[in-house]
Amino acid sequence: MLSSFSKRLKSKRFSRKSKAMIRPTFVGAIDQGTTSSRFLIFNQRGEVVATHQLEFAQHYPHPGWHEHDPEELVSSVETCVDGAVVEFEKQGHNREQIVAVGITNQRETTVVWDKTTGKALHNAIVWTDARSQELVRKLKHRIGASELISRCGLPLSTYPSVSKLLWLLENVTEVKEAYERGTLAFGTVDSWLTYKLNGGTARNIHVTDPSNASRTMFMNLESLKYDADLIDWFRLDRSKINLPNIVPSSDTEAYGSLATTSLKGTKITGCLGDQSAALVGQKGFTAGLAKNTYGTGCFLLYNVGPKPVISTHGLLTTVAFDFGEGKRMYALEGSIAVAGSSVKFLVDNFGFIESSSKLSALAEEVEDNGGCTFVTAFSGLFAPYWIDDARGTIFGITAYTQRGHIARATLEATCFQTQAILRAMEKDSGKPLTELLVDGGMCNSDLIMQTQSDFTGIKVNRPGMRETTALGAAIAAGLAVGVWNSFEDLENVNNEGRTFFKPQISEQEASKKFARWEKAVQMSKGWLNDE
Ligand SMILES: Nc1ncnc2c1ncn2[C@@H]1O[C@H](COP(=O)(O)OP(=O)(O)O)[C@@H](O)[C@H]1O
Ligand SMILES: O=P(O)(O)OC[C@H](O)CO
Repeated sequence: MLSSFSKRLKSKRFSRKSKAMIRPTFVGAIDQGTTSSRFLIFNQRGEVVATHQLEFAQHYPHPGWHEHDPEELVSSVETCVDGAVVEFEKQGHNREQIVAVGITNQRETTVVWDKTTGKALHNAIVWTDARSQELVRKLKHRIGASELISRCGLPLSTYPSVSKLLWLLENVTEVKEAYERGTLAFGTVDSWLTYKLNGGTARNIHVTDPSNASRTMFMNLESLKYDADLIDWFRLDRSKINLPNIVPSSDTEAYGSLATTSLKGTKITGCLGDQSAALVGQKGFTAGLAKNTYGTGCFLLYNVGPKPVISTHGLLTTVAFDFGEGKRMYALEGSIAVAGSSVKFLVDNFGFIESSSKLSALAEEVEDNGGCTFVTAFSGLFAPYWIDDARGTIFGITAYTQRGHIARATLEATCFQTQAILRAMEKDSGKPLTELLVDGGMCNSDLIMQTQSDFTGIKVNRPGMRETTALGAAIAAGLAVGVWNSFEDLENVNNEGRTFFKPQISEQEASKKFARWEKAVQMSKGWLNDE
């Protein structure tokens, strides 16, 4: 089957000549993240012309649990679309100039609904949620557990969607009943949003793209189709569960169109998990390029080319993007569960600072971490360690410790874990990385980016326009409808205002610091062993 991108390349309708005669076109991007939803409108140069953002409620019903209200995810997106369109039209544009919309989303977060009513059957279980720890511990003893990664790219842990779905099936009567009736629909946030924004049961559009499907443990990495052996291994009955159809990340038909917002009728033509979208937004189209996104969590994606590479050093393998024949790439991924959320924790739980943007100033009140190391394992430690039973631990506190030392230890935690991931990536790929492209909320801090460059010994490259995740979704959508015809068309997009951070400490000093971090990681293990 030809992807819509390839089909469109053959279509005269989208030729450069006809485009030159019409008004400028724009592409919208829905960015549904862990802490906020956004809608951004981009012009063909990849510049943001209008935007609207809304935070929504985080629910933590028990320690280690984390939920979102699925209806609030949808309504926050709708509000953002409407808000940005108002701003866009105030500038003299017309909403019809927005020719397509892309969706990007927090990955793994699991939504279940009844396909006959279109109603969610439980709160969304967020990717950070660790409630399935016991269930996962048992699964790890099942024969074949260690081989799953070679098929789907992910190791067993509380992180992928499957562990959340299995927990729901074991613990929530409504979910179990819908499963027995055959009406249970499962989806990651992209599927849920697409379904609802298309009007729910009215059109019943139930789809996902490979970058999102590769976070479930149900998809075969080579075929990009559901793998019957994987589904059997989890003892799920495929005839009782409605899984979203896996379609290319850029497609003119499969994702339908917006039915519930002021952009009624505008086609959804792109879909990417947020970390894949950031790689695309950074134009990481070729093997050897890597980006690190410092959002709620932090995720390093290294483009390994058109064939998946399975890690033997604690990394994940994921579909980077699937834009059709010859335009499918895979990535090695290092996932850090806690990054910006540790900064938010200092703001919300301890009142150390009034907002995240003040973290650097507090950290700069002191010269160093004063001997403190903070292992921010709020829901266990992800890559490259995968320690489910660790919890957040601060080592080295003395009567000398000030708030500034804790602030420094907090920001260093993400930089150290990134360093550990880069070491693992070097071992898996055999090639040292020479430059790291960065984005996400935490990269606004110069101190954090300098620390990152110091620890890893490589250049950190920060773009001026940092909404790269949304830009990636817009690119996926725009490629489908001819706003851009090829990757070459994107050559001049998002090049301006770059800042480079170069290492300022010696390799020896960096290694000494890293050894202390590794010691702290080992000491944080097993905290929950006796529960
Ligand atoms: N200047 C800053 N210094 C440190 N952390 C920051 C700064 N600005 C934002 N953050 C952190 O970045 C995170 C938000 O980043 P964002 O990329 O919007 O995340 P997400 O997409 O996961 O919602 C928040 O957790 C916040 O604490
Ligand atoms: O919300 P973010 O940007 O931290 O991203 C969440 C990830 O997609 C989870 O895998």
